[in-house]
Amino acid sequence: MIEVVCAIVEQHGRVLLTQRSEQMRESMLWEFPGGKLEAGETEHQGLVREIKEELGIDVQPYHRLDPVQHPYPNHTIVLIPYLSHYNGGVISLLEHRAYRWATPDELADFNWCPADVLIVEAYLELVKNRG
Ligand SMILES: Nc1nc2c([nH]c(=O)n2[C@H]2C[C@H](O)[C@@H](COP(=O)(O)OP(=O)(O)OP(=O)(O)O)O2)c(=O)[nH]1
Repeated sequence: MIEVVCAIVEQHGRVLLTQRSEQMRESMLWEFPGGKLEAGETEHQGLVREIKEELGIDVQPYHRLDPVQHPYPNHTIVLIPYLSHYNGGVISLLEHRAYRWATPDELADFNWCPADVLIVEAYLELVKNRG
């Protein structure tokens, strides 16, 4: 099972989404930025490292949401989402095709990686309950 961590980064009521590039698996689909955990690293360390590597920004994970398991044709992943603070840096698209800061209302309009659908739902529920 491949463990993938992803960050739900919020700023001014919007959330950061990234679109996978033509070269990546699950190409052109939208996701929360992140990537695979490496051996010996904690979820926090892996998430901070991945976001720095692919977007050049600093994030601080602060709240773990329920992981979602998803079987892709050649590999099964468990996707582990963290609400995360944006700690600075300017976004550079070092691996992705595009990024957006989307409002919760807009999230349903994106063509998501299938593993993210339940995570988007859980996030929307959380936003609703915040009032
Ligand atoms: N980062 C990320 N990956 C996701 C999400 N949803 C989802 O199904 N995935 C899948 C896509 C890939 O199959 C896998 C993550 O692989 P990746 O290619 O982004 O990770 P990585 O940068 O560590 O990969 P690699 O190039 O070193 O192989 O998880 C998501 O929200 N964020």
